[in-house]
Amino acid sequence: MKDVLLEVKNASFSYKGGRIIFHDVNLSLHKGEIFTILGPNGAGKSTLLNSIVRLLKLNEGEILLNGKTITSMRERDIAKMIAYVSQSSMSTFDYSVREYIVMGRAAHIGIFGKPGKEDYAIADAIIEKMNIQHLSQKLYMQISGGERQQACVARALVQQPEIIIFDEPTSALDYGNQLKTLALIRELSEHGYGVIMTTHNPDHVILLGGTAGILDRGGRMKSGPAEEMLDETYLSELYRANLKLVYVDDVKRKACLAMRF
Ligand SMILES: Nc1ncnc2c1ncn2[C@@H]1O[C@H](COP(=O)(O)OP(=O)(O)OP(=O)(O)O)[C@@H](O)[C@H]1O
Repeated sequence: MKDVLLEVKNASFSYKGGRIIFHDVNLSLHKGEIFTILGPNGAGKSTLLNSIVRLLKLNEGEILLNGKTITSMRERDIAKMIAYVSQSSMSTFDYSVREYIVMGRAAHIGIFGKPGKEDYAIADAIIEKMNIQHLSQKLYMQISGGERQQACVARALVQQPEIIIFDEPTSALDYGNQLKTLALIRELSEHGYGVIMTTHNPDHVILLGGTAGILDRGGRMKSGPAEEMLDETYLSELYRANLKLVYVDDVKRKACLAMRF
């Protein structure tokens, strides 16, 4: 088995005075692995991701990064290891998209430092790779939600972490850009990054393969190889919908389809 980058052990969490959002969650993420989390609205997926990056404190359990407990690590060292593309991307930022993206270098530059030539070169290379040169000089506040999502992904890559955590990275993207982002995520894993992402689309799990974790309404998470986790009956129950998993010969894969209303 490849190196373990991240482990979540027996994690439980509740917001102050509230119900238990998730409990006894275990997961491990290896180098080059994609771990996709599915679950209905409000199940606790974002809460789990926020706990993994220490934005929230677990009630029970622990998170290990390269074998070290995250509670003992400096924020900057966590930022060097993990890039987090959350759902609440920065709402006000008065500079260009390129400046926004180069800020992803912060953990490498230090609090008082400014990005140098090398940092801009890294940012420009990612901008080119993602084919978003047309956004580079635009003001961050003046681009669309989907374009902002692409800028956030670029910023995470500029951080050059070992793990990238994406909370619904495709939620605002058109179909073409959803597929491009999934292809990019697959490529990142092939380059050794460990990726955790959430999605509402079981097809994304089928397209990416890897490991799937399903967080249910009771805050329990089951995980395993994606193809084993995607079960027609289980998905139908999870989403309270009549779903079929059908092999489509033309695209050489299964697809998750809803029955006509
Ligand atoms: N800051 C907060 N304080 C109290 N409760 C919260 C807070 N943030 C989220 N919750 C609650 O925790 C539960 C899980 O929310 P969370 O955003 O983690 O779900 P999710 O699975 O990511 O949902 P979605 O798929 O809709 O994005 C919800 O019931 C939500 O109302």
